[in-house]
Amino acid sequence: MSVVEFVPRQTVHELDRFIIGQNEAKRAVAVALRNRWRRAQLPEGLREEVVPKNILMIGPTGCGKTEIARRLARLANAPFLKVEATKFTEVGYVGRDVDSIVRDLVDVARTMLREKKIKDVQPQAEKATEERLVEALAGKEATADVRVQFRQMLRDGELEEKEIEIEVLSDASSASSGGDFPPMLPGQVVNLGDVMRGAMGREPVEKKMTVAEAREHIVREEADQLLDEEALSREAVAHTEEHGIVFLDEIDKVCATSEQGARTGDISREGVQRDLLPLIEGTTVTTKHGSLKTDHILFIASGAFHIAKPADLLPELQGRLPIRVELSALTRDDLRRILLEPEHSLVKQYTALMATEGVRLEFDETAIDALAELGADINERVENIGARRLATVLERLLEDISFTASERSGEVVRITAQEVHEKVSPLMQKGDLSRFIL
Ligand SMILES: Nc1ncnc2c1ncn2[C@@H]1O[C@H](COP(=O)(O)OP(=O)(O)OP(=O)(O)O)[C@@H](O)[C@H]1O
Repeated sequence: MSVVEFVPRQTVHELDRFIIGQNEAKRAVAVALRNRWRRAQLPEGLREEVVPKNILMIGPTGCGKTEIARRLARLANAPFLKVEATKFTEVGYVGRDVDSIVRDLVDVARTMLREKKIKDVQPQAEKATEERLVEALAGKEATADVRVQFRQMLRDGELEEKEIEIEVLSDASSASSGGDFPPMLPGQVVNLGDVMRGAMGREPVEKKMTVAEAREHIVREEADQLLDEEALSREAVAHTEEHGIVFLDEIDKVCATSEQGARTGDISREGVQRDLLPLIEGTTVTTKHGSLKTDHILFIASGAFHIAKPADLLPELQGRLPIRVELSALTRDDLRRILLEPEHSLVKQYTALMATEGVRLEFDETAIDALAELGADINERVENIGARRLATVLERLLEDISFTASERSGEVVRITAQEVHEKVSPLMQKGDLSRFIL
């Protein structure tokens, strides 16, 4: 899969389209991305020696940590996975479960590659589909003339509702997701040939359906047949090894601070760090698509570090997360900009949604100011959940309009500061209740 090769300044510029502020973090991920390209330019021996400079993002919840990592991955066409480190402290957890991170990541890569390949073979699949539809409509014995006529009618969309009997493979949809396979046991070896036969060994069945439905089925089937599943698996592994990005959230929650450790004797959290370590240091994990080396996967760990400090992480883990960036809590002005500036900001999303109903939603500048002010205020008084607060506040504000928009086509609805105060402020006065509704 082609990978976009941005220089750091371009990466930051692209991230600026979606994320307000947090410059230091943007610069760090931009450099990490460029380092991958730099490494690829090196002679082979040296290339293997260069390990990724993994990043530790420190900042309160909802301030853009995940968003930066996710956008970076999307920008770079890199397979991306977000995992909460605390997931591995749950009851029933066994050490090797952390390998599932890599298995899930390679699944993401395979799905990405598959979608891309499906698009590539689409024209070929559509052509073959047309032939099969013509045959189903005209019959096997039809003359060339008759076939031409049917083909024309098909292309003109005149036969979409016509029912035909057609042979399709049973349950084509499960094959496109690669099928469902039980989780692997450590050390288990999977024969790829068996896997593919399992996915492909579907029975042909005669089914009656409209031309439109049949087309959907057949295109998928034809596209499936044009894909080389084994090559796809190999490519997914290679793509993950070179370009995978794992976002490890809540890493601070698997630190036992020295006080806590002494008090609770909590070794399970430290155990999670020990289990994660080989993945970050570089190990080989068996996946259903083949063995995968984790040495060059980029890990971005993140946490608020309110109680535990980065120095409470295992020293080996600290060493593997050499780049530290702090993200700042969002101010009132940040919230205002977040409402307005990002390419798909919440205000733009709501406006577009209402436009589908023919309602024109307009926000006064003072309304935006009031929303940001309220958001910052509630964050301070109730709990700081960062930009996520804007979603709850806006939802409250626009609840009525959302409900009635379908009956108000043609109207222009103007949102003013006064309305913001009327609809949202009273909820703030409700003491503890505001925790549940805002
Ligand atoms: N600086 C920002 N600019 C634009 N949008 C932001 C910013 N910070 C947060 N958001 C928005 O707020 C939501 C939550 O942000 P995000 O998922 O990045 O939080 P986080 O910092 O990773 O927190 P957590 O550690 O709790 O996951 C996202 O929808 C994101 O788009």
